[in-house]
Amino acid sequence: MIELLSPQGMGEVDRASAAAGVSGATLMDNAGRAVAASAQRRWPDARRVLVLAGPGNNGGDGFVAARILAERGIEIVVAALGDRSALRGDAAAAASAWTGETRDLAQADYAWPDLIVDALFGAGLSRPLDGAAAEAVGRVNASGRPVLAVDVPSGLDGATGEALGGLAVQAAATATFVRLKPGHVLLPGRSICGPVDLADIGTPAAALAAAKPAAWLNRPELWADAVPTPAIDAHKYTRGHVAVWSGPALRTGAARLAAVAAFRAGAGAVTIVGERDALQVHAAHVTAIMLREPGEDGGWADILKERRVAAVAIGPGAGVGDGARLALAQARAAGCATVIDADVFSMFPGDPEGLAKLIATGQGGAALTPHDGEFARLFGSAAPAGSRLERATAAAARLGAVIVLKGPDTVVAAPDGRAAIADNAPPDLATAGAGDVLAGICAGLMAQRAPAFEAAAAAVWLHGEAAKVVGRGLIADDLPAALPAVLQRL
Ligand SMILES: NC(=O)C1=CN([C@@H]2O[C@H](COP(=O)(O)OP(=O)(O)OC[C@H]3O[C@@H](n4cnc5c(N)ncnc54)[C@H](OP(=O)(O)O)[C@@H]3O)[C@@H](O)[C@H]2O)[C@@H](O)CC1
Ligand SMILES: [K+]
Repeated sequence: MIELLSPQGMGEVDRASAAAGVSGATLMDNAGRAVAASAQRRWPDARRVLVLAGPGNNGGDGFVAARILAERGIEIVVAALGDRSALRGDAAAAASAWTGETRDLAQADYAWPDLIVDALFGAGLSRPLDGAAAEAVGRVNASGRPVLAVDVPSGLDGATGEALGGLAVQAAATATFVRLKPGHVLLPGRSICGPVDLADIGTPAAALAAAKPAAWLNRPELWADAVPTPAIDAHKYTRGHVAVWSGPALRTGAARLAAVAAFRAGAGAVTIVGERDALQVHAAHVTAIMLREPGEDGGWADILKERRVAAVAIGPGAGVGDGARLALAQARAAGCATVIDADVFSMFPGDPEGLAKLIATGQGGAALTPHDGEFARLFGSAAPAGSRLERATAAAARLGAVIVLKGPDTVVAAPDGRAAIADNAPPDLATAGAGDVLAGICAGLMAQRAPAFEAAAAAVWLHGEAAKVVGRGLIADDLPAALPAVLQRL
């Protein structure tokens, strides 16, 4: 499992490393060597390297890398921010071990190098860049030279993936140590970093064990054990029955996309429930999917009970009328696992507590799949602040349900604080109906008894991989049919 550590968590690991007998100087030496190795692997022809060194340990890593690269015959100039005598501790020692050319940052010649190593600021960046640092970053970005960032590109907040004050070095690649940070994966951080090289720098296992991950990268290792493969003696209802609530006749597409996706994700049976005129439209398109009209009360309680429905999807094309609200209440009362999407968020504008109360009436797992706009609509003026990771985590705790905050870096967060960030979604997924498919996959997995967090994380990953299978020209209708190829690879 690929853990992500916050910059703060990383600081705790550093302190624990010292306590476990591995000094900061050793870690810095290994970090600088890892930077030099990345530089030479990625830019084997670079003969002239400009190293920008900042006032903290990030700069210290830069001085070590400068020394190692110079020993290997590469021409190096270090351009340092601030007075060398102001350096402290390991960084001061690394700087005094560097005997080559050093200039003031303001004197750096950005036309000279084949490669720039950015060791200005890493995890210790505490405020937006200004003054000489900001000017240097502007000149680096205008230089057209490739940049290898040390730990994180200077200006990027490793916790959030945001450029503090909107200014950060644009790296061609980033060399980081020990663990990825959320900012390497969340956008725009992922784009600002470029590909990331992750190096082991000799951190003792005991020091790592003490640090709580901020999140995980969304990969099959995270959820594969919880997502079932059908048993040899399975029949359609033991595999899990999904029901999807359909909106009116002229808005049936979204529910159908969700239903087909749930089926492809492995549900044994899928039923679409909707008004007769809507079902007539569905009937023209589906074959194995069953169609049922609501009961006399306008809901689906009898169907959920008699047909042993394990999971429902409500929201895609559902409309905001009383029917969808009743369907949600009845699904919770029936103990169904529940995927909540799209129109349901418009039924509780600025009232997440209202939705949380309704969710809490049932025992089944619940996953909500809002994009940023729906998230804002649901939470209104009391929306949680911070990065996408922080907002999703806070929302999950408030709602007592899994939150899937959709985007190119979809975050899945559980009420217990676990979170996964996806980095596999191609841009082709930004297309109408893709969210309905995601809700359906999630319901399909929850119907097979996958817990909500694992089901949602798996759904997000599968959705991204299915989109990659289709590639350019993708429309949402293509996604369910691409799922078998991805599932077979698991
Ligand atoms: N286990 C690991 O991963 C290891 C990590 N290592 C490395 O250590 C790095 C973290 O080092 P770090 O804590 O010294 O912080 P760093 O980023 O160098 O900056 C701190 C300095 O910058 C200053 N400063 C801050 N913001 C500023 C601004 N906007 N404008 C101007 N100044 C600003 C700040 O001043 P202050 O805020 O205190 O006034 C302070 O002087 C990490 O990224 C990695 O490269 C390895 O060496 C070993 C193992
Ligand atoms: K840096």
